[in-house]
Parts: sequence; C-alpha cells; structure tokens
Amino acid sequence: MSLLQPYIQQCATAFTPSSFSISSPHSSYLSLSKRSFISCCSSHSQTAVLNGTIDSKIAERGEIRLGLPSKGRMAADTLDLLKDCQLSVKQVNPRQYVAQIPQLSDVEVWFQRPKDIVRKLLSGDLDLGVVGLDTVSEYGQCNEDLIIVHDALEYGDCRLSLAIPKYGIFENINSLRELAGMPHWTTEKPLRVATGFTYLGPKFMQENGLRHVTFSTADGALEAAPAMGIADAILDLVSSGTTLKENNLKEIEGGVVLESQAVLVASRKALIQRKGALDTTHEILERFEAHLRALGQFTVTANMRGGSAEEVAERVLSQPSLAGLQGPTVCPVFCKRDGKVTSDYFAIVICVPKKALYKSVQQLRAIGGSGVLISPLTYIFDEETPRWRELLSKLGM
Ligand SMILES: Nc1ncnc2c1ncn2[C@@H]1O[C@H](COP(=O)(O)OP(=O)(O)OP(=O)(O)O)[C@@H](O)[C@H]1O
Ligand SMILES: O=P(O)(O)OC[C@H]1O[C@H](OP(=O)(O)OP(=O)(O)O)[C@H](O)[C@@H]1O
Ligand SMILES: [Mg+2]
Repeated sequence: MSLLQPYIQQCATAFTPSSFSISSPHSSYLSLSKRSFISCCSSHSQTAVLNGTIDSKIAERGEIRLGLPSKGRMAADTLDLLKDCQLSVKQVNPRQYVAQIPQLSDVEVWFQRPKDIVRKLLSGDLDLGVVGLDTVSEYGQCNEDLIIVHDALEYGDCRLSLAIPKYGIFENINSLRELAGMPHWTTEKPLRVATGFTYLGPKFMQENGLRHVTFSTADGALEAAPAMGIADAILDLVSSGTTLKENNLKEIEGGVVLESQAVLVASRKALIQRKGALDTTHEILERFEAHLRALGQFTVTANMRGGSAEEVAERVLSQPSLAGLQGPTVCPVFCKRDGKVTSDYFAIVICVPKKALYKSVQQLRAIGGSGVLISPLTYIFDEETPRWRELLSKLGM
C-alpha cells in the first residue's frame, strides 16, 4: 500500500449503473454504503425481513427517540434551535450520548454522528432526527421510509457541488456540459472524481450523461486531491467557497447536485405505528415553524393621529409595506383633556419583514406615524402549519 492510500484510494472500476464499485481503506463504511446501494435494488423477500425487524423494534420500546448530531458543525446550532423553541436538551455531561427534553416527556434524545442518525432511522432505532439534507439524501438513498418533516431549519446551509481545477486542461471549462464534452475522458482514462458522496455522486453523473467517470473516496480535505494528482475533480460540500478558492478549484455551471440545510426527518413507520410519535412530531414542528417564521419579522408599534380606527386603518393599508400578517391592529389611545376622556390618537401594531424594516418606518412616517417602536418577535403560531398538512398527506392521512 502506498503512503497515499490510507488518505485516499483510487477506484479502479469505471462506474456503470450495473457495476457500482468504490474502494476505500474504510472498508466497513464502504461495504455498508455498497450494501445499502444494493439494498435499493434488493428483492422483496429481503425487504420483508427488514420490515419485520423494524416492526418488532417499534413494538419493543415505548419512548420516542430523537437523534441529534453529536459533533461537527451541526451540533451546536441544533441545540440552539431547540433552545430557542423552549425545548432545552438536558445532557448531564458532553460525553453522555443520551439526554432528555423536559418539555417532551416521552422523548429520548440520542446524540449520534449525522450519517448514523439516518442509518438508525432506517433500521428503526431512531424515530426522528435533525441532520443536513445532504446526509439524508446520501445515506437515505431515496428510501421511502424517510420523510422530511421540516425542510428548512435555516442553518447548515451549503451545497453539494462539483469542482475542477482553475488551471491546466480545465482552464477554459466552465460548465458541466463542457466538462462532459472534453475528449480526454475514455473508458481507459475516465474522469476521476474524489468524493465522500458515493451514492449521490455516481447518480448525478449518470443522470447528466457523463459516462466515463470513476470515483475515489476519502473522509475529508478532498480539495487537496486534484493538486496531489489523485483526482481530476471533486464533489464536496461548499459553503463560503473559501476552501475551493484556497486550493485553486472552481465550481462549474450545472455542477450543483444539491442545495442543503438542516432538516427534521422522520421514519414513516415510526410516525404511523409508534404511539405518540405523530403528536410529538406535531408539537416539535409547530414550535420550529412558529420560531422560524418569527425570526424574519419585527413587531412595529406606532401612534397616529386620526378621526376613527377605520380612517387610520385605511391610511396604513394604502402603504405597500404596512399590511402586516393579516392587516394592522388599530386601537384607540385614550387621554384625559379638560376632564374628558378622548382618543385623538390610535396605536397601530403590525409585523414587518426584517428586510423591509426601514422602508416600513419611512412609510409610517409619511402617513403621520410617530413614536415608532420596534421589538423582536419570538413566535408566530398560525392556525395550522402548512407543513403539518403536507406531512399528513405524505402519510396518506
Ligand atoms: N462548509 C459547510 N458549511 C455549512 N454547512 C456545512 C459545511 N460542511 C458541512 N456542512 C453541513 O454540516 C453537516 C455536518 O458536517 P460536519 O463537517 O460537521 O460533519 P461530517 O463532515 O459529517 O463529519 P466529519 O467531518 O467529522 O466526518 C454536513 O452534512 C452539512 O449538512
Ligand atoms: O466553502 P467552505 O466554507 O470553505 O466550506 C467547505 C468545506 O467545509 C467542509 O469541510 P469541513 O470543514 O467539514 O472539513 P472536513 O473536510 O474535515 O469534513 C467541506 O467538506 C469543505 O471542505
Ligand atoms: Mg466535515
């Protein structure tokens, strides 16, 4: 074994849909990945055995298990989101992998690595999880048992993207079409792609008609592979683009496989069969939605002189940025003048998108608003969350 091999090992076999093959020093991970790949195409009898095992796991335990990332960049942000939704995770010490959320008494939190959260949802050992969409797509492999309950938790933003060197034969290549059209790639000398995404990578290439491609894999620092002569291209997560830039690589048009952010994912079986799982999911979803909706808005209060509530409302509604969620709340401000209670002023309360804040203040002033107060919003609970209806329909309910 050469010195390079423990770091990244070349794949000798060209990818074709019928001969998926990737070699790696991490044989346990890859054999699992390969097994899951094959299991996608497995016989009905194998699926039935697996389903039987999952059914018995559902019957065996009473609590609802939520998997959260144990480490890495998703871990802290996930705990922060839960905390902001008044669902603080009580973990006795950081090395203990089980924890509780006092507000959700039937939920047991298990800290796991993101890819293991997806694997354990599929095996029936977890019921719910928070991970990146990239991880669900890679390790979930389109399995119908996985249901995305909330698809935009607004952190962990990144994209899975193909990147090539800025130099050499790639200098003038700027799109996937141009890359595919290069005469260099043949059966004998295919395009070598280094990636940790050994399911999504081949699938993307196949769907985009790149026939002469081989894949190699490694656990990190993939951006070094082209300069080391190990690969021609890489397929990896990109966020700021700094790592690509620092390693003289560029993304190409049409090369984004997936846009990703943190999601709440569930096992369909658990939602249908486990007692209380659907109610708990509803509560978590409602809290997430209410909090995330509120994040983008401010409450704006202002005073306005006027003859009646209707007349003030009409003035407010004449401005494009002042409609609020359902329209303005207008209420009289009472004061005592010459011994008499009067209301020459009205208080108006509206929610405005954070992005439109200054424009809203200008519009309020233009129609006679004064004493404008801005406060952060914590939650916006609607009558029913749209995602809940979507979930019920995905479950056939
Ligand atoms: N550069 C990035 N910016 C934003 N989010 C990212 C970035 N890289 C990864 N992520 C998101 O965070 C998730 C976890 O990434 P992280 O690097 O923490 O763990 P990992 O790569 O799975 O584990 P490890 O690096 O220890 O093997 C990814 O699946 C992705 O959803
Ligand atoms: O576009 P950027 O903001 O530069 O981020 C991209 C980098 O972030 C991730 O690596 P990570 O930091 O997780 O290290 P790893 O390769 O060890 O997983 C990803 O694999 C890229 O290398
Ligand atoms: Mg990483």
